[in-house]
Amino acid sequence: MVVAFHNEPATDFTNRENQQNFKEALKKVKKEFGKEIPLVINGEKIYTDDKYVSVDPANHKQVLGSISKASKEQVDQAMDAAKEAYKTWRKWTPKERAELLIRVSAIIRRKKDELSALMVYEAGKPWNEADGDTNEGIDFIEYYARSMMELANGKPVLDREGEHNQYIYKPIGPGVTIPPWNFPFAIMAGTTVAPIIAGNTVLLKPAEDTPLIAYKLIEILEEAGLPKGVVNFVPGDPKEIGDYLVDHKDTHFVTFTGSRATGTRIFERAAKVQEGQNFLKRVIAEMGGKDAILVDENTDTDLAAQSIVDSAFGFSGQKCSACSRAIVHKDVYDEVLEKSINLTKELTIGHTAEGSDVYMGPVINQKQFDKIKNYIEIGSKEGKVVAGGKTDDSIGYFVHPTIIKDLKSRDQIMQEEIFGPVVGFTKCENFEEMMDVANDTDYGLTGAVITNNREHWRQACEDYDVGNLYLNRGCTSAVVGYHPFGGFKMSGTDAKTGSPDYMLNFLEQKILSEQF
Ligand SMILES: NC(=O)c1ccc[n+]([C@@H]2O[C@H](COP(=O)([O-])OP(=O)(O)OC[C@H]3O[C@@H](n4cnc5c(N)ncnc54)[C@H](O)[C@@H]3O)[C@@H](O)[C@H]2O)c1
Ligand SMILES: N[C@@H](CCC=O)C(=O)O
Repeated sequence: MVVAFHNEPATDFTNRENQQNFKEALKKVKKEFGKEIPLVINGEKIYTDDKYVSVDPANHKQVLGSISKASKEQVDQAMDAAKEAYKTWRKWTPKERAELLIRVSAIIRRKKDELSALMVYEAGKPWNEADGDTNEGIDFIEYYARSMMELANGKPVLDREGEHNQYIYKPIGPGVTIPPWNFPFAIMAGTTVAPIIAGNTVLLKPAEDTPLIAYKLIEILEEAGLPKGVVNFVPGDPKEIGDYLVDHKDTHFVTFTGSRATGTRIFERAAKVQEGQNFLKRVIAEMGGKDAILVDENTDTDLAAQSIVDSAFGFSGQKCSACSRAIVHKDVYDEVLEKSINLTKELTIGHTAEGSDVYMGPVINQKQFDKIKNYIEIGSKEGKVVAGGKTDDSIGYFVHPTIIKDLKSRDQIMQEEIFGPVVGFTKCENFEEMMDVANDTDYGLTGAVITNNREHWRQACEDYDVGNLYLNRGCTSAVVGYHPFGGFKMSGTDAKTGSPDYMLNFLEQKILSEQF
């Protein structure tokens, strides 16, 4: 029997035993540094000569593992394995597939600390964020398994005299999963497992910065007894195999999460029908954000400042949902800004392995570090840096939480996704102007409104063009099953992860109409 869905609880790190367990997990992970990670094609582990290394972003001289790189020929072999496995996997009943994946989530739960500890090293996640990442991965799997069981018999359609009709769901075929590094377990696992619960097979190309945690999922899938070839693991350089995976004539769907530049490229390439391809590819492209918190006059300025700081600097602002714009009414602008600066000055930054009290770790890599540093320089010309602004990449890629004030909506800092711990403040005359500024971006992912004015909340519900809109809280931390996640405009295809409709992205609908 499968019990009702409930979210995986967060680990309480104020509890000494939980603290101790996590420290042990960090030690265990450390012992595995230097491990070699293979490709996995049809269940076979393949170690290639061509490799790259994964490093600790808080200590970039520390190599965590060396990773085999798939060539185009190996992508072809993986696709052949996925096609072959599809022939039998699609015939498992939805219930059989779902039950196997619930076993997968049970194994993940037992290894939770170890998986989270690996993300502390490989992604620079603070303990609570790493724990949340693993928990969300479990939630996605448990939620999608139940969704698929609900769809197992299709949906009712009408019968008429002498005619019986069935409306059923069937899988699509082999496809490709391309996840980002910022939720290296949750998004990677969710976007790999949803298509396979639906009966498809997958080639998983992990993000370059976080292949070790992705390989942990591969090991767990094997341990749970997933048939060979259902998920094939093809890490590699996206410049060498990215287009090839997307363009492949046998790729039926691409589930991508990442930047706007890559997402739009994939969307365009997948639209082209290749020689030998007799179907249209489906693309899920969940991309970036330029998310805002709007602060009205006559409101709780403590709540406003706390929401802005949490949403801007949690996991160093490296969330597509992160607050990168604070749009504040002129009557409370100075007060909210001052409170936000004071809260920001209290944040601790360092190697997150050192303890659960380190609020912020490094940013992910040199490229991101340089990019964020450059944006801070631009911001110091467009507005004024009033908190943070310091950067140091001598040991790890550290960027201090940074607030830039007095920006205009069209400033670069207020238009482009920075994907780091930087938030810009802008002052508005009234709520109408605040709404105009909020929508003055190509993106439409998350937003929040801090207000006591019900009319303003109603106006935001109607006019603020974002997929996830929140009242009197921050704009990050959607919970599976409660806040299905995905955005409008250039934030993507709004596939809404963790929603009752998500599985439909990986299914085709078929009608069986029988005359008596
Ligand atoms: N909307 C969402 O749900 C969501 C969630 C998380 C992250 N994001 C976005 O992700 C971005 C950060 O992630 P990133 O830096 O890893 O993004 P990215 O676009 O650089 O990379 C994402 C993935 O695409 C792969 N890739 C790169 N070039 C490719 C190509 N030509 N063909 C195929 N695959 C290719 C990468 O290897 C990686 O696995 C931010 O913009 C963030 O907002 C969005
Ligand atoms: N779902 C996450 C964001 C995922 C993207 O980075 C949130 O709601 O904060």
